[in-house]
Amino acid sequence: MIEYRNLRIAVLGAGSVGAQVAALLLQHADELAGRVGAGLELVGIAVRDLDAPRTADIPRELLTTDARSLILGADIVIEVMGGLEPAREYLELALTSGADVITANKALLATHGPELFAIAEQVGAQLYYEAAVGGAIPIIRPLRDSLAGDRVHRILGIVNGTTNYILDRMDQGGDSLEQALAVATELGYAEADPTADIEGFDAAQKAAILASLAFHTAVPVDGVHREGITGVTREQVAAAQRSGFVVKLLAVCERLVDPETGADGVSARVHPALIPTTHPLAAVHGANNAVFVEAEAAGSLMFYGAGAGGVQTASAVLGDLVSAARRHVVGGPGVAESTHADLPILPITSVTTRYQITLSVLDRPGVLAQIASVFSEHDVSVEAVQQSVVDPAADGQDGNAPGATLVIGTHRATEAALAATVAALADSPVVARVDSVLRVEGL
Ligand SMILES: NC(=O)C1=CN([C@@H]2O[C@H](COP(=O)(O)OP(=O)(O)OC[C@H]3O[C@@H](n4cnc5c(N)ncnc54)[C@H](O)[C@@H]3O)[C@@H](O)[C@H]2O)C=CC1
Ligand SMILES: N[C@@H](CC=O)C(=O)O
Ligand code: NA
Repeated sequence: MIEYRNLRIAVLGAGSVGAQVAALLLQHADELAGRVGAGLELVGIAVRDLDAPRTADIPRELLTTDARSLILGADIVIEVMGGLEPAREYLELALTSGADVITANKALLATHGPELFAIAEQVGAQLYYEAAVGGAIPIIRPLRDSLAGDRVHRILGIVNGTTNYILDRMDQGGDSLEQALAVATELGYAEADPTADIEGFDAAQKAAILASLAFHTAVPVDGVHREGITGVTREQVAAAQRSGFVVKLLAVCERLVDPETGADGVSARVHPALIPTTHPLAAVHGANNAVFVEAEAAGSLMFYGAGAGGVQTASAVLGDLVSAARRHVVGGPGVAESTHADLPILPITSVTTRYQITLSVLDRPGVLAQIASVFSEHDVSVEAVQQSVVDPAADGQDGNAPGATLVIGTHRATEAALAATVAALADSPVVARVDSVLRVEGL
């Protein structure tokens, strides 16, 4: 039996996610009230334009352009408008006026998270953000709660639906990057500015959030090494396929030993990477996301599902709403963020991984030996070499024309050693071109 008063819920933003949150909240109000032990009353939805088209049916009388008044009258504020300002200001206003806050805004958390968490802790409020990473996939709560008794060593994540959709289309020999991006935008996966997706900013924000939770350390977004997918070519994707790999935009968060000090540190990076087709992450298609977690006691875990999309993301927002509302009913302060470990954030040069390097070389005797010596001079150990003659007509006729392609796989090496090797290869008289350098993960 419900005895607690109705809780007043305000939604900020009625775009892809917000319109679905409002519609589901209205549609399932009774069921959600049963789970919470109190009614959840949607008191208003802040929008910029009262007449803009919506992706779901929401009563016009709930729309308002006065976000501040709406916030001041709410018990729980759901922010799904995106951007840094006024989202930050609104959430600060909500927290300081005694409301709990739910947000899907990873850009905001990765930039202003520490100050917002500090305010939440000070006032005893909750700040929930399950939708901010992996959309519908439960990953924030598993890292924060379920794995809080374990020691996470590494996270490999496909955390951006738009780029996974694009790379998947390229892998299947389909659309160009531009065509696939247009479809991802139409389907509501892409950010308002899709540069955030294709240049890896969105994935870097999510990597910062995941690394902070996994390693109990505040990892700022500018501590995340970032490379997007605009340099990935159809040729690279096709070549990866031929050698048993797929290209994915990966977020890699690791606990490492600092080579300088020997002390523990953490690293977070986002870049295109080769993954063997046998790895579970290789089977993540379309706009789906997956987060592969390696923990000391639990071993390997994979969290998989819809990483983007309005209605799917609304599921995570409503899950947070039920949790926040339950605490209102039972009372007590919110759970604070744990950053007690405070590990140093290591630069990309401290990372070790494997690489696949593709070179166009002269096809004449002694070339392979010269290239091998460049690797050994820089302490990078070669694991495998594949050679193909690209222009048999050039063979033996013009010793200076690029006549062969070499695909070289390395054992683990540091980024610093790899960068020096690639620079030396580019300068070598027997190398016509460095065609591609990709990191290999998941082996
Ligand atoms: N679309 C998706 O698949 C996912 C989105 N997110 C995050 O959810 C948030 C919302 O994303 P979408 O719904 O896709 O964006 P959207 O661009 O479709 O919707 C945002 C809405 O908020 C409104 N808005 C912006 N500033 C406002 C203001 N000052 N006052 C009132 N309304 C304002 C906009 O007019 C727009 O209608 C973003 O932070 C995004 O990163 C998170 C996971 C998945
Ligand atoms: N633009 C994002 C939306 C979800 O966070 C993506 O494509 O993953
Ligand atoms: Na999630």
